[in-house]
Amino acid sequence: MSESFDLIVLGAGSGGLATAFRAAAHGARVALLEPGALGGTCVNLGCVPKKSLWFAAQLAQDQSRARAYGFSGTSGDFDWEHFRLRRLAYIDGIKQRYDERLQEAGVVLLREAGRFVSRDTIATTSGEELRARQIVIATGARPQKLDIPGFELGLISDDMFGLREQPRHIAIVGAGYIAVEFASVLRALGSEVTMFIRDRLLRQFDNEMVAAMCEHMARSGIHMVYGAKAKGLRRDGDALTFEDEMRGDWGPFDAVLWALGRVPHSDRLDLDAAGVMLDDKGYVITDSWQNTNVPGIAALGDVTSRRALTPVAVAAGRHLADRWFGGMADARLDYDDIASVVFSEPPLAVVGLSEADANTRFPGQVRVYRSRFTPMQWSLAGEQGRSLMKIICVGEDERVVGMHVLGPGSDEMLQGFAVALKMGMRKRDLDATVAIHPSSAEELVLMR
Ligand SMILES: Cc1cc2nc3c(=O)[nH]c(=O)nc-3n(C[C@H](O)[C@H](O)[C@H](O)COP(=O)(O)OP(=O)(O)OC[C@H]3O[C@@H](n4cnc5c(N)ncnc54)[C@H](O)[C@@H]3O)c2cc1C
Ligand SMILES: NC(=O)c1ccc[n+]([C@@H]2O[C@H](COP(=O)([O-])OP(=O)(O)OC[C@H]3O[C@@H](n4cnc5c(N)ncnc54)[C@H](O)[C@@H]3O)[C@@H](O)[C@H]2O)c1
Repeated sequence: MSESFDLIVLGAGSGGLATAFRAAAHGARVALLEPGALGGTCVNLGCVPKKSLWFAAQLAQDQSRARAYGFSGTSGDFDWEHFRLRRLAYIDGIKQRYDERLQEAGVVLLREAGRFVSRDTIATTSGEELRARQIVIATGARPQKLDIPGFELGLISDDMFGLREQPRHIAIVGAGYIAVEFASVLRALGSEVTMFIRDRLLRQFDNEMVAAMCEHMARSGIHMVYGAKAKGLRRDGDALTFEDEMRGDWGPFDAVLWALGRVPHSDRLDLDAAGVMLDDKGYVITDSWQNTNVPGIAALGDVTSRRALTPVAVAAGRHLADRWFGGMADARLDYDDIASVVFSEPPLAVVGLSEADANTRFPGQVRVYRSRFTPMQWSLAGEQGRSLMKIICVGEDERVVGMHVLGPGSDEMLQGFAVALKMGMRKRDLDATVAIHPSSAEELVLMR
């Protein structure tokens, strides 16, 4: 006999946990299946360990800035392994709290993978069967691999967090969020970094912002090779050679990171047994309410083709649980104008449209404001780098449809502006706001 629940959630990552907690708070009896670590990618192999390294990179930069300010003494070397253990202890604490909270909420946690037997029945790895009228697929994604010789000699992003030593000279293949973040952080911590970029950096981002980001990366000493096409990877002793189809061999490197995007975890779920449809890349097809084509089965987070960000998975899960179990018939996530930050050095924060996208959507109606300046804390240290801020407005009344900030503090700066943008802010609202001085953020209300 199979055990019955109101809701079965596959995956205890950002999206699955949020769905399970919210549904349980509404009184649903929930089973949550997770074969790996609680918290999924974000907590274990994504945002949290990545941001930890970014904080370390900030400290490394602050140490050299401190000398320019007049602090005496030499800065200490970075103990990579010490910090890995400290990070793990922090992450263990998060997972322990999740475990406790799930128990308190009465969610039944099964530390196993699930697969569909029919549209309302899930089988666990150990052969147990669970039934529910409603099922959520929140199984996330994994790093993309290439079928080329020697691929396995390189690392994927998951491996980066388990390294016992900091790479001395790393090649990073790819040019998305993950490639740029690791390149920046490792460079700030002292590694030599060479990036192999197929076409352009951060292709979803505003061209001008990306060009400014490239300037910072080049100035920091990151070597960028454009037009690269990976042919293979070769090991000679400790040295790795990256074989580029276009320009031959590059190296030696002591590590190579493949950062080529991610593929959805939809292939081991026996979705055919339930009739759930996938798109040609393997993402579960959903409508804007997270519904799949099968009534009672929803999907959210990285296993769908929406923005692959933790707060997106979390918000989608909460709205879905509110609708299914909280009586909120209209609850659903609005996918427009979602802010995000590339945790590079300096960070790049974005909400809304790029200039190019705005021109496509609103031809002839776009007005762009921009500000380029050297932030005070850099200037004081004699550094030349400049921040770039852009505000994209449309129409006679200059509705703000995009805000872009590259510079120190941008990671914390844009959240509040994202609220205002979503509320329909006009440029005149920024003009009517008195600046906080002296700050970098004040530029956003002072642009003419
Ligand atoms: C290096 C890196 C850095 C990132 N940094 C950021 C950042 O700074 N900010 C941000 O917003 N986003 C960031 N992301 C993206 C973010 O981590 C993801 O968008 C988010 O984790 C997606 O959540 P999810 O619940 O969809 O999937 P996941 O968190 O991946 O969780 C899916 C879970 O499902 C489990 N699972 C798989 N198959 C089954 C099965 N058959 N049965 C049961 N369970 C199963 C998996 O073990 C996993 O735990 C980063 C990602 C990476 C890789
Ligand atoms: N700070 C954040 O919020 C953050 C950080 C990391 C990841 N993420 C999320 O995770 C997602 C995945 O990140 P990602 O960096 O893996 O993917 P991505 O889609 O951002 O970038 C993938 C990169 O790989 C390149 N690429 C793909 N195939 C290639 C090939 N054969 N040869 C050379 N280059 C190739 C692409 O050109 C692109 O530059 C992101 O889209 C983002 O949503 C967010």
